[in-house]
Order: sequence, then structure tokens, then C-alpha cells
Amino acid sequence: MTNILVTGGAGYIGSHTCKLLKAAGYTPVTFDNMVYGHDWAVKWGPLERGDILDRAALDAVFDTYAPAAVIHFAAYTYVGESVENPGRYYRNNVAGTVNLMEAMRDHGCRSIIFSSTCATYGVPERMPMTEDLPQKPINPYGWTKLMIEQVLRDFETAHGISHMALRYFNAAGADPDGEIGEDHDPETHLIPLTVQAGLGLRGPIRIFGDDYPTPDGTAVRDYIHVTDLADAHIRALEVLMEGGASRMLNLGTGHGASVREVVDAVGRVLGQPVPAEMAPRRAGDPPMLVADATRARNELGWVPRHTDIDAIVETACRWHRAHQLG
Ligand SMILES: NC(=O)c1ccc[n+]([C@@H]2O[C@H](COP(=O)([O-])OP(=O)(O)OC[C@H]3O[C@@H](n4cnc5c(N)ncnc54)[C@H](O)[C@@H]3O)[C@@H](O)[C@H]2O)c1
Ligand SMILES: O=c1ccn([C@@H]2O[C@H](COP(=O)(O)OP(=O)(O)O[C@H]3O[C@H](CO)[C@H](O)[C@H](O)[C@H]3O)[C@@H](O)[C@H]2O)c(=O)[nH]1
Repeated sequence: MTNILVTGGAGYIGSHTCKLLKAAGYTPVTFDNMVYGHDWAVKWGPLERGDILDRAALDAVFDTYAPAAVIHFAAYTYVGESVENPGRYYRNNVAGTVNLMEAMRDHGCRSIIFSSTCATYGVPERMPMTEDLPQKPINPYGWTKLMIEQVLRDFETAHGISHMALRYFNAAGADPDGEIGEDHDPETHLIPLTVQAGLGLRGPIRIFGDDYPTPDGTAVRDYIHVTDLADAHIRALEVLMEGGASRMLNLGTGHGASVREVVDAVGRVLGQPVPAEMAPRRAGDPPMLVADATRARNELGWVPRHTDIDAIVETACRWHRAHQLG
């Protein structure tokens, strides 16, 4: 079977992608420093503990597995922390990726799928958001991802490594079979925090701001199911490995849900209202981020299947019930 190197494969989106890689006939080789990853999430291929900043560890994994391509999830992802400690983010995300790409160059690996983000756009000028909007990040986390997009272009020019930079909107939900799910520590994301509040695992969910210029005053995001994201990665991988051109693609549903709508959806799924309280805006949060993912649909033949917020939230609730109460 063809080996695919999955950096960050023990994390949330990486582990869901490993499951689909295996189902598609590949062997996902997870390379993760386990700072935020989980052993239990690595079920569909070998786990190699290592850091993308460690060139010798990368060389060893390329020598052992000769991967046909790399799917690169490994990164630090806390926006707030990136403002307070930017060095940790530029070193890990940017320098780590340069290290990884030099290892790819030296081992003849010519395809990479990269986790980019809607955070590279900053506060967008238009909605829904197409790929050609100006990219003006408003925090160091977003800057690291934008810099990496440039690194990808330069490595293609110099070394012929082709890429797909997938700009995810808000990853959400859990494996519909309940085998894996989202378990960040600390958790900052709205859906898991709301589910935990609804299950009595923490206090009321704090709604950050109700004075945004949106229909109900709370911020709007495009929640894309993690299995739909994983599916896009398999498609992007196959397009690249068949010689397709490098691309930067948005991945979202094209539908926005407000914070209040998410809290209400969790209440409906759990069968009781979630305790919630108002709180000030969180610094650096744009009012609205909704994808125009037409390009991904056309280029990858990708159609997100979980578009209803209740259906997305249901998979998350099921996972948290089983994983955190069970
Ligand atoms: N979750 C989202 O909504 C979202 C949105 C846009 C983009 N992204 C991007 O998608 C990717 C995956 O996000 P996630 O939510 O699954 O995060 P995650 O923290 O669950 O997974 C990241 C994994 O990378 C590993 N890692 C970090 N630094 C590493 C290093 N130096 N060497 C080896 N392993 C390392 C961590 O241990 C972790 O297992 C990230 O690159 C993130 O920036 C996520
Ligand atoms: O306790 C909470 C947590 C979040 N929110 C709100 O819920 C929305 C979604 O917040 P998340 O933290 O779940 O997600 P973000 O939109 O901030 O972040 C996501 O998208 C970013 C791009 O903007 C990055 O890519 C990041 O990695 C990814 O998690 C925001 O309006 C936020 O203010 C609350 O009201 N209360």
C-alpha cells in the first residue's frame, strides 16, 4: 500500500483524515510530537513520535516509509497564545514547515497538502469569501499560515514540489461512527465548549459579543464537518498525485451560523437549553467568516455532506457523551 506521511496525525483533523486515507487504500504514517496529539486517535497506521523541527527524525521517517506524499497538519493553533508568544508560533509553524519541505526535497517527495486557514484573510472585504480576496491576517497565527503559503510557492518554483493549500473555515463535529472526535486541551472552540456546558461538564457558555453587525448580533462562522474536510484532503491528494496543478482552496459549506444559533442547536440535540451568559467580544474576532468554496467543488469534485448545523453538532454531542461521560 502507498504510504502517506501525516504530520499532526494524532490531532483532531489529522486523525479523521487518517481514517479516510486508510479507507481509500493508503497507509497513513502519523508523525506527531504528541504535544497536543492523542495515542488513542492513531488507529489506522503507524505512529512515529517526532518533531518537524528535528531534521534527523524527519529523515528517519522518510527513509523508513518512503511516503508518496505529505499531508501537513502539524502546527500550534491557539490564536490568543500566538499574540502573546509569537516566537513559539513562527518557530513551530513556519520554521517547522521549512524543515519538512527541505526533507521532502532531499528525499524526492513531490506533493504536499497543507492546512491553511480562513484566518489568512483577516477581516474580509466581501462575503462570501473567495480565494482572490486580499490576505491580511490580524494575528501571528494567521501570519504563520500565510507565510507558509508563500514557502509552498517558492519550493514549487525551486524544487518542483506541488501543493494544495486548503484554507479551512471552522472545523467542527466528530467521526459519525463515534471512533474519534475533538479533544483539545485547553479547549477554546465554540462547539465543544457549548456541548460540555450542555452536559454539565463546565459552567455556562460565554457568548463573546452580541453587538456585531449580524442578524442576531453574535458572530457568524462557517462550520465545516471534520469528515468533509478529511474527504477534501483525499481528493486533493489524488489530484496532485495524478499531476494536477498546485492550488489554494477554501473549504467551507457556504452557510454561516451565529454563536446563538450554535448554542440553540446544541440545546435541541441535547434536549435541553444550554446555560449561556453574555460576555464582551473576544479580541481579534471578525464579525463574519463564510466561505465561497466553489473552486474546491469544481477542482476536487468535493461536496460537503454535513451542511445542517444540527447534524454537525449531533456528531460532536455523541462523541463528548461517550468520550467524556462514558
Ligand atoms: N480546527 C480548526 O478549526 C482549524 C481551522 C483552520 C486551520 N486549522 C489547521 O489545521 C491543522 C490541524 O488542526 P487541529 O484542530 O487538528 O489541531 P490539533 O492541535 O488537534 O492537531 C495538531 C497536531 O500537530 C501536532 N504538532 C504540533 N506541532 C508539532 C511539531 N512541531 N511536530 C510534530 N507534531 C506537531 C500536535 O501534537 C497535534 O497532534 C492545524 O495546522 C491548524 O492550524 C484548524
Ligand atoms: O467560549 C466561546 C468560544 C467561542 N465563541 C465564539 O464562537 C465563534 C467561533 O469561535 P472558535 O474559537 O470556535 O473558532 P474561531 O472562529 O475563532 O477559530 C477558527 O478559525 C480561525 C480562523 O478564523 C482559526 O483557523 C482557528 O484555528 C479556528 O479554530 C467566535 O465568534 C467566538 O467569539 C464564543 O462566543 N464563546
